[in-house]
Amino acid sequence: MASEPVNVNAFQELARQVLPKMYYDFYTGGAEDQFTLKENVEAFRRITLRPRVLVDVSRIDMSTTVLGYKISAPIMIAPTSMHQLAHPEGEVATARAAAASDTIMILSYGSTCTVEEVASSCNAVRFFQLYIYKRRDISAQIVQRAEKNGYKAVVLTVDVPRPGKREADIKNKMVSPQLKNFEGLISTALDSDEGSSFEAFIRASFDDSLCWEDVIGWLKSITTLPIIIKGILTHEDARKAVEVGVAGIVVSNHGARQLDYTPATISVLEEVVYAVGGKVPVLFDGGIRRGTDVFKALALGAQAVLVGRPVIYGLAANGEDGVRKVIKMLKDEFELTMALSGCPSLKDITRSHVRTESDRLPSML
Ligand SMILES: Cc1cc2nc3c(=O)[nH]c(=O)nc-3n(C[C@H](O)[C@H](O)[C@H](O)COP(=O)(O)O)c2cc1C
Ligand SMILES: CCCCCCC(=O)C(=O)O
Repeated sequence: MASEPVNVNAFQELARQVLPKMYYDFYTGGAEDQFTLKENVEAFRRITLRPRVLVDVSRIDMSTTVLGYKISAPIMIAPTSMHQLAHPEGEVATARAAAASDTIMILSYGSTCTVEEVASSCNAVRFFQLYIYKRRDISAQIVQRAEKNGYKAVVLTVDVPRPGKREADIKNKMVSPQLKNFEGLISTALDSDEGSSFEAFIRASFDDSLCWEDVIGWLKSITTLPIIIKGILTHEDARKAVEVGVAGIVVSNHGARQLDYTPATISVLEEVVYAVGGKVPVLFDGGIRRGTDVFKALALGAQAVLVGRPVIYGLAANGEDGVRKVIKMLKDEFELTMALSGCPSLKDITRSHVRTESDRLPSML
């Protein structure tokens, strides 16, 4: 019998053992040379910690709020598509794990369970992630279904005007299943003789003409939910996002699945935080695999982090229980990091608790 996983990376191997290669590659892969995929993880290793000692850490409080919703730790579930390809219970199992872990789940626009099924499965606080089809009426309809079913925010992902070139999916001829949310509205199960039919579907259906002037205004005209924008990597775009009135920003390169050779997200977090200047919360994702990674992201200004692939690996390995374990491991490691760094609460985690590459540069000159 395989030994019990002792860290979240171990779940990746468990997922590899149970998943068909096409699906495992889909979940794991990044775009093109996968430079950014490696960097998202590696860049965390180049940041070191500056702990303080002789601080009372007998009680650690990891709790925080996101848009006013209290969560037990600053670790949320990122939107990732098609959970039923990993486990038959799909997003329902993930949502139940989020509820049990007292955290927020962001349901993907590309979910395999419907908005309603997930909403009625448990009492997790849920946000709804949105892409916008050329057929805007379909996207508007699903936002309204999410609002009606108690989702608390819309997370608009802005880094997919076109699908990135994911070479494993092309080789495997990744299939695009019919998504139940869109049954009778749009066929998501495109037949493509060549390459990834999933990529072909996105290319055919997503609106690649969206722009700042148009999209947020349109979204505000169809929903009263707060809007979080996901996929910001520069201070220029962070300022624009604040100007157009978003309620939050997610620093993200889409788990390195879109534009290869973008920097690791952790290396641009501070730039965005500085530009936003505290006007709205900044969330972060990309490469979170350890509690120390969560700590580093918070020290560099994130309000909370989102976790993508490790949640899918936990789901594939053991359904709801696997996802619970992944979140618990990250929480336990984060709690330990806070204790060993002399930070009993999140407000005690400061910029001076980490040393980045750019901090080291001046001393090298
Ligand atoms: C298999 C997979 C599917 C994804 N699907 C979506 C999606 O539907 N919508 C979205 O905004 N981001 C999606 N993402 C990106 C994640 O929300 C997140 O940005 C990324 O996974 C974070 O990096 P990590 O996997 O290293 O934690 C997906 C990522 C993966 C790996
Ligand atoms: C309507 C299907 C969209 C799924 C998009 C999935 C995604 O973002 C990914 O990175 O894969």
